[in-house]
Amino acid sequence: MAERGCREPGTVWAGHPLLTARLRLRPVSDKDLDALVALLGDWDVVRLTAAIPHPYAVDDAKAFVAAQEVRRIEHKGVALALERTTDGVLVGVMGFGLERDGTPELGYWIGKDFWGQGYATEAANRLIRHLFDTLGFERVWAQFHPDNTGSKRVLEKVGLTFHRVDACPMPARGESVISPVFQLRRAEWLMARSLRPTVLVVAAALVDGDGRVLMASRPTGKSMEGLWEFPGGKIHDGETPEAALVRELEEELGIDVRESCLAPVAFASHDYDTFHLLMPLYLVRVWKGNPSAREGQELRWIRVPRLGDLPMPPADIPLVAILREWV
Ligand SMILES: Nc1nc2c([nH]c(=O)n2[C@@H]2O[C@H](COP(=O)(O)OP(=O)(O)OP(=O)(O)O)[C@@H](O)[C@H]2O)c(=O)[nH]1
Repeated sequence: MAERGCREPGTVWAGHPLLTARLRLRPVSDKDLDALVALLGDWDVVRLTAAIPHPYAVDDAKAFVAAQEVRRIEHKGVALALERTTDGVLVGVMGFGLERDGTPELGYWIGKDFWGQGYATEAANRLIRHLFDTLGFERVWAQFHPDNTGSKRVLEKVGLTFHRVDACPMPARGESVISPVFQLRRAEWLMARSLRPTVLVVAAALVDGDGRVLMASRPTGKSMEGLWEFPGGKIHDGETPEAALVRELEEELGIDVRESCLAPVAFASHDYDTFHLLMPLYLVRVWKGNPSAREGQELRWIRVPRLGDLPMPPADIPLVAILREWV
């Protein structure tokens, strides 16, 4: 493996969950047993997979979780639960293994109730970034059953392209199938990423006299709906961040804030799949008017120690620890 990335060569997991707009990716564990049995009991989910038995019993789930722990410790691969941030529900599993040729082979399945909602693409984008950026691999690849058009579409969406066909062992189905192999090289991935824009957004932590912070839920129909964020929005061309925040707070909450009352306290710099977010966060303790939801959002005043209980966009999570120091 190349000695790039910020992990020791040879490791397969950085030890902390990977976050996407809607998902937390973390190693599967015993707390997933019931959900694994429920989701993998469905023949439609497993019929085109290589190693998942059918029918699927709790002992199969236990053996799977135990085996994944060993693989992770031995640096052979990792299987990650795709856990929905808003409610902790397991939507599927995605991972990679080095067993077949020493480079990461992706594998995944999604529970049937969650098909068609973009979860696999969202998780694969994040895992691929982990593999290239953090672990320093030069190539990722995947092989899928020729009938698995859903899987093919996901791989294409995250940038993998046809490489060759090869025999694919499918031990749980008792056969080996000649199947397409798709791959993505790090240089191609970097090239595609360099075309994404950096989006400038500005946000406010409004703090009231009781030390509570105002959070707003993202409305239905928007990206990351239901997650709680700091009020604010995109900086328009020609605007300073401070002027943009004064404008946004008036538009979204109907409050009047003076630029001199904005204290820069932190910033978020976060890679979303389609853009890079750069977002200064200002502390605001003085304003005129009562904040009211003008754009269909729900508002909540939250004490800083409880902020971490709210599901938030992944960019915001590091900001919570910083606010604890300041509020
Ligand atoms: N205002 C605000 N935006 C945030 C926060 N965290 C975070 O990732 N963002 C992202 O920054 C962008 C904010 O821009 P916006 O507020 O003008 O845009 P929007 O809600 O119409 O979202 P959209 O353009 O994705 O539909 C969104 O993509 C949003 O997901 C946050 O704490 N506050």
